[in-house]
Parts: sequence; structure tokens; C-alpha cells
Amino acid sequence: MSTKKVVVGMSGGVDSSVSAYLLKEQGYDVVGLFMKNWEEDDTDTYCSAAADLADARAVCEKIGIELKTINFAAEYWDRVFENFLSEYSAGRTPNPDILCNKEIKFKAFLDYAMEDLEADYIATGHYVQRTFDEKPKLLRGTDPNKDQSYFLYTLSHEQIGKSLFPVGDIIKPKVREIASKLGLVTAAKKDSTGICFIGEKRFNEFLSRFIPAKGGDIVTVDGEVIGKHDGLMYHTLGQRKGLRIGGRKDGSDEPWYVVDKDLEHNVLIVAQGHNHPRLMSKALIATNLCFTNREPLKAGRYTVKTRYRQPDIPCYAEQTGDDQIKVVFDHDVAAVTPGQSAVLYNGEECLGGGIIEQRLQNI
Ligand SMILES: Nc1ncnc2c1ncn2[C@@H]1O[C@H](COP(=O)(O)OP(=O)(O)OP(=O)(O)O)[C@@H](O)[C@H]1O
Repeated sequence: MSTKKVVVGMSGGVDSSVSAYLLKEQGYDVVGLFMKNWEEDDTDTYCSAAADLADARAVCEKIGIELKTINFAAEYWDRVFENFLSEYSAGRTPNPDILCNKEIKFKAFLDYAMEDLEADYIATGHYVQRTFDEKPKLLRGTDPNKDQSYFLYTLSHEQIGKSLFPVGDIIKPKVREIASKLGLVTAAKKDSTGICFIGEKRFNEFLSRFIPAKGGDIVTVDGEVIGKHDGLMYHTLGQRKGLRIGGRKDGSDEPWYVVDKDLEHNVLIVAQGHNHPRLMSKALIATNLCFTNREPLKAGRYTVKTRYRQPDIPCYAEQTGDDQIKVVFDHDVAAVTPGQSAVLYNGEECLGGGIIEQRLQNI
């Protein structure tokens, strides 16, 4: 049997480093590919691409594989970033990492690896697993703290069949141990957080370069003005920190949460307590559906996540339109946020999902 060729997405992080090593150990012909998705200009300060590329190079050298680079900045801008900006402008909270997986890693990158580099598979350091039961299916990663199936729900059977996830059945501490034994520079590198190309910390400043911020009032659910916000786009449902609402003489000490955004009047609506009724939803409507089998959803009982790292919520879900599902939760759920994704599971299998269009507070 001829050796199969795998192109591994090298991010300069520990998960992809160990993935590349494991594939080499398993006897594949392994090539690393580092993508640049963001043009460096004055946003350099936000983007760690140059340092990440240097780390990816050092790792590839150490494990003895070639590293190639590719620039998908134009594709990223057109297919991910413009949507990200329009979602924020519409007062929603998008998840660009999900769109990046859909449009870049498992489309532009996959096509390039298959067609130009003549690969048999691509691989990434995502914590997910595959199973073959008639068709390739996506399963949660073994490490419950790291499972990344939420981010990969848009993949089809075909894309899953062409992708390898070498660390999906390993727990993260073990991945770090392997990297450290090999002496890889990425062994103790911090996990990346926030959107692909920018850390969480400077996010607001970054966003303000693209969307003009317009300050307005912070108002209680009873209509009392109790503060000022510096732009609705900087706030998301369920947010507690950063509201700068001072203690109030007559009020309770419970913390304040964002429970709604009134885009028309540029008002941020807040209430006290993490389970205030205005924060809770009984159901949601999702659109932009992507199910692994690319078929309409069969009505039935599933579990759902409305954001990453949320414990699964038992639910009943059904297709309510060509590109629309309704998901009814078994119990009220806090901070269901338009723009985030609702991802459905059947046990360990990630079936797919859609983008939350609307939360329903009554059914
Ligand atoms: N710039 C990039 N070039 C190539 N592949 C990438 C790049 N960024 C991410 N990937 C791939 O996508 C996977 C998941 O990326 P993510 O940004 O979620 O990082 P992570 O889970 O912290 O993994 P890692 O430790 O490898 O950075 C990576 O393991 C890698 O295979």
C-alpha cells in the first residue's frame, strides 16, 4: 500500500505540533501548512502571526517535516470577516471561528491541500473524533474540557472523511506531556483564545477600527437610566463584567447583567441576577443550517449547546422551514444569544446545527 499524504494545519500551537508528530509516527507522509489569514499592516500589534510561524517552523524542523505557507487573507476577509462585521453591526454576537472552520480550514485549505498538494487527508489539532458508521461522523473529543465539536458542526460527511484529528482521543495534559518530552517550543504555549487572529483583550479597540461606536444609555427593565454604554456592539447578552454600574443606595447587591439590546434606540437593557426572567429562554429559532448529512433534521429529542463549553441541554428539535429549526429546551436557558450557534448532539455524535436567529421567551 502506498504511503498516504497528510497536510497538517500548523498554527504554531501545541495541539497541531503534537498532531503532526503523531501522524509521522503513524507512518503518514506529513507536510505542514501554515495559513496566513490576516494581512499585516498596522494591526500587527494585534496579530501574533509572525511569532506563530516561527514556532511552527521550529516544530517542523524538530520532527523532520516540511512546512509550507499559504495566504488566505483575501478569502478570510470576504468569507469570514465581512460577515463578522455585518453581524456585529446588526447587534448580534457572531462566532467567526465557526465560520473560519467552515469557509477556510475545511474549504479553502482542504481544497488547496487536496488539489494543489495532492494530499489524501488534511489534519488539524482540534479535539474531536470521527466514527465510521456507514458514513464518516463527527464525535466529541475525549477530553471533556477541550471538546471542540461545537466549532466543527458545519462539516459534512465528506469533509469529515477527508480530515484527521490526531489529538481527539487524547486529553490535553497528555498532549502537553508529549510535546514537552519531544522538547517542542510549543509545549508550554498558552491556548489561543478569542477570534482566529486577535486575542480577547484588545478586542473592543480592534472592533472600533471597523465599526464606529455610538454611546448610549444603560436602562433597567423598568426603564430607569442607570448608566452609559460606549457602543452596543461591545456588549453581549448575559454579560456581567465591564458595565460600570455603580452600587445603588436602594437596590440589592446582586450583579447586573445585559438582558437585551434595543438597537433602534441604541439602548442596553440590564437586570439584576444571573437568572432574571428577561435573560431566560424556553426555545430558539436557528437558520443557516448545516447538518452533517445535509438533510432536513428529523424531529425528535436531542441535546443542544447554545454556546461553547455549555453543558448539554436536553431538548426537542424540529425543522420548521426550509432553512429553519426550532429547539425547545427541557428547562429555561440563560443568555441564548443571536449570532451564536445552536449545535445538536445525539449522545456523543455532533449532528450539526445552525445560527441562532431568535430566542423565544414564551412558547
Ligand atoms: N494559522 C494556521 N495555519 C494552519 N492551521 C491552523 C492555523 N490556525 C489554526 N490551525 C489549525 O486549526 C486547529 C485549531 O485551531 P485553534 O485556533 O482552535 O487552536 P488550538 O485549539 O489552540 O490548537 P493549536 O494548539 O494547534 O493552536 C489547529 O490545531 C491547527 O491544526
